[in-house]
Amino acid sequence: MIALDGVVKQYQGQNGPFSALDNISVHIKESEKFGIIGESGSGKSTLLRMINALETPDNGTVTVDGEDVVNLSPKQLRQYRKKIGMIFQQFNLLNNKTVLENVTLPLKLHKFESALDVDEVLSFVGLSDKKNSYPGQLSGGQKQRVGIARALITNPKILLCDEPTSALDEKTTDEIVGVLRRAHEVYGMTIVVVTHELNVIKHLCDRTLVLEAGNIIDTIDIKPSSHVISEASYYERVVEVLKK
Ligand SMILES: Nc1ncnc2c1ncn2[C@@H]1O[C@H](COP(=O)(O)OP(=O)(O)OP(=O)(O)O)[C@@H](O)[C@H]1O
Repeated sequence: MIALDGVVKQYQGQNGPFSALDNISVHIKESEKFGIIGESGSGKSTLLRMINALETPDNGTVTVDGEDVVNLSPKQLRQYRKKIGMIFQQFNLLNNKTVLENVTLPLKLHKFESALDVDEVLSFVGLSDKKNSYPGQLSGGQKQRVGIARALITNPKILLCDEPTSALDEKTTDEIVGVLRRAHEVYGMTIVVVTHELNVIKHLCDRTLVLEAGNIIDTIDIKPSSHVISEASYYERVVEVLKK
């Protein structure tokens, strides 16, 4: 579904140009749940931006769903991005719009052939009773559910997640991982997750790349048995971490 081959991206640093991605090749299968982990500055976001064609490589190819995405015209680019849903660390909701308006915004901006029904999507993320609320009235976890609903409503082939749980506490993180897993079960899209949270990768992904200074240092298959999420309460976690 997603193939990067020999991708190089250089930026101008303080001491001259450096490679944010240094000859990266990675192939992500259709319907795979794929992680990208690495320390700050290792190139995770740059790699994600290659997939939605927000960055162009200095060298190498990026092919998504059989399409070379490096040399698209503006019109082809708009068409291409309709295959992709995105969720963000800071949710990127419009605060002066209701939940319902935020979720349906993509449909107002573009025509989607296989868009889902808004009530179905809101029910899926567990926010049917919040559709007339504003983001300011929601918790972080609820805001991310809105972000997920807004991505799902277009029925994307690929869901790109950029630090989706980094603004959330542990329990809410587990809930959001659960929503993403169910979304994958029901809609079957390919999911790519950038995160520095190892537990998110462990509980969500089939495979992960480990980046260091623009290089792939490992690709790890995650055991399916790791996908079980702890049911411990907040207090039980406190005890586990602080008292044992
Ligand atoms: N537009 C840009 N211009 C110059 N340098 C950039 C640009 N974008 C990213 N970089 C640099 O490229 C390197 C990789 O950045 P990137 O954002 O991909 O890392 P990351 O792994 O996502 O980091 P983080 O976890 O902190 O978000 C960093 O050294 C960053 O400073």
